[in-house]
Amino acid sequence: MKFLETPISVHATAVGLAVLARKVDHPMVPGSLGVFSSAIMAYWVLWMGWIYPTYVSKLRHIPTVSGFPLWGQFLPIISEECGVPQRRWHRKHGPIVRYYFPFGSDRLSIASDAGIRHMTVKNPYNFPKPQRARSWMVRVLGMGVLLAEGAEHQYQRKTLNPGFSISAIRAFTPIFWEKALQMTRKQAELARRGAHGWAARFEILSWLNRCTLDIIGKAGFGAELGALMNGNCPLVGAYRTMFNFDAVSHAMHGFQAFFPNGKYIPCKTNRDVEAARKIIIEECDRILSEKLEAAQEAADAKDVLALIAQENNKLRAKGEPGLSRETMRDQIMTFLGAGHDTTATGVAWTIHLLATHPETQARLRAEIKDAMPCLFDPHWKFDESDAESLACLADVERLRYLDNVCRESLRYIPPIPMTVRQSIQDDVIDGYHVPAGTVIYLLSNSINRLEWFWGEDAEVFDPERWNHLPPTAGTNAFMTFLQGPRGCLGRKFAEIEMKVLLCALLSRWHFEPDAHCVDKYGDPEDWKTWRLVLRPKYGVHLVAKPLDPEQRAMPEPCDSDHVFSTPTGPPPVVNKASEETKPADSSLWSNFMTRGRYVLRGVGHRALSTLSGGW
Ligand code: HEM
Repeated sequence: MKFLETPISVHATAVGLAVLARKVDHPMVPGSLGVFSSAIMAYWVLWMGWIYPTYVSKLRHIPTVSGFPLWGQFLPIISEECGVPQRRWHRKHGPIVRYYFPFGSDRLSIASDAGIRHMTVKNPYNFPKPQRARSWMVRVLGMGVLLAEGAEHQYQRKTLNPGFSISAIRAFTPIFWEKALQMTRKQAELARRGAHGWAARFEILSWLNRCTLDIIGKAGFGAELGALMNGNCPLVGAYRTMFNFDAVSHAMHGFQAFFPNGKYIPCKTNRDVEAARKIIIEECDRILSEKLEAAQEAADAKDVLALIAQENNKLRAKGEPGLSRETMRDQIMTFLGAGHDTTATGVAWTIHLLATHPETQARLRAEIKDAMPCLFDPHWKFDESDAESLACLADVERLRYLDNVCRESLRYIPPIPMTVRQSIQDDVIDGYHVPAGTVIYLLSNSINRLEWFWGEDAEVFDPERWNHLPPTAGTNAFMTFLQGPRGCLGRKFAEIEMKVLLCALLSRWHFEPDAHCVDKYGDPEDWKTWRLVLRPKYGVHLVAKPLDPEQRAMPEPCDSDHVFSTPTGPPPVVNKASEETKPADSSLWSNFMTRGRYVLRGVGHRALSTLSGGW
């Protein structure tokens, strides 16, 4: 594409060079075809690697990361965690940075208060998602509000807004509790059935994925998805396939990001993705068939499906054809996809941080116990229709320390580490002219840890900071949910859901990192893998110790030997809701790989995951 932007004079020079080369008659000079192609190649390298980025690009006045533009900063981008290289470049070059993708293509990263506000609040519709990003996302998320643009987006957002008001979300809170407590009960049940009554080993992310899927199913569409109760739930498997981390899938998705028709290549990955997509679509269709009629009649209901149904009714009353079945189904797909994995990942990272900061965990548990003692009573049972139950659990939003912990965890490891945009008209950001077509990143995983917003300790996990924020830590310093009309519609929903899940988990278990898994895989924080969501590649493996009444009366069990019997071998894995507790395989613990091999695997893996992100 850049070739076409090249001034005619430069093309003329190249052709002239090539023609001249053909005229040279010397034994040292190879055949004319070779000379011709070498000249074109030399010209191309010169143009892409030097002339265009240095003298022609309209972005050349923006502080630029040094490097050879032909391959640009591709290596750090593909080999490091998403957002980390840009964080480093911002520290060196300031809040607006230009860097190169391969073949001299410019990219911008914005991390200034004014620049972020301009892109997210003042002129958001000039910065839609690029087509390349959309074409991958649409397969998982459907063409719903997340991918709509311009007037269509404004319309959809207006229709859906009532479902995410504070009052609507409060009405969903009993569903959050019901599912969260169902999860902890099921975990405890499986742990009890294991040989080691004292503790269980959890991979917590897979539990949370099931639980949040059930929550969005019931709160969003009044549908029981059964993900917690059925470990072989096809929907869970379908999302797992969609976000598959294996190397072949990543390579394939990476290829398709550049060549969308690659999805038609008849190979296993494509067949698996298509099968998974079919399952997701069928589930959304099932929800529509079973629930739409009831939703159309429930005039006061505020769940997503009811709002879509009401809009449909309104359009029909005006004599218009109404929303197509496909439009409604895609909206369900959007909320199922956007509304479960993000929160599950956020809670999994929080639990990981609490496990590695035991004093924070103890303090948080004490606060929860103080406000909701019922949760710690083994005889207490949650009953959604019982006012006493609800009163006991009414305090989740008033817990200050819980609020601090959630915010800090979401700042420190944002589940969605970045968003990408492409300008459709010329614009000015931070005083720099930005031409139409410029690809711009807003990287929450950079912005959330920059010193000019958060102070010198920006890289430290510290829930206390939320009690004395510097004045610079304003709205645009926290990009986890983005901002403005394209900011997360489900933010309040996610925040309350996250708090409820943490209360339920912390009132049942004391969490510690699973040392055996840390030996095998390393620290989950070293294995953040990005594919829409920034996940721990191997999950978050924990040793979970139950808080029974006697033990609860004692000081927090920071040192396991004080309170629980010392393990003699690896405790059982309680991984899937459907699985019986399995004794752990001791060979699992053999540390058969050297650290060096992990690192190499990490570089290769991140390279593929960056490509497959779609932009
Ligand atoms: C911790 C959990 C969550 C995080 C970190 C998060 C983050 C985000 C971010 C960064 C965006 C903007 C994406 C972009 O434009 O590139 C977004 C959009 C969105 N989110 Fe969330 N989200 C979370 C939970 C949820 C939940 C639970 C729901 C639904 C119940 C939801 C629904 C949506 C929707 C519908 C959009 C599209 C908004 C629009 O474009 O107008 N999110 N979210």
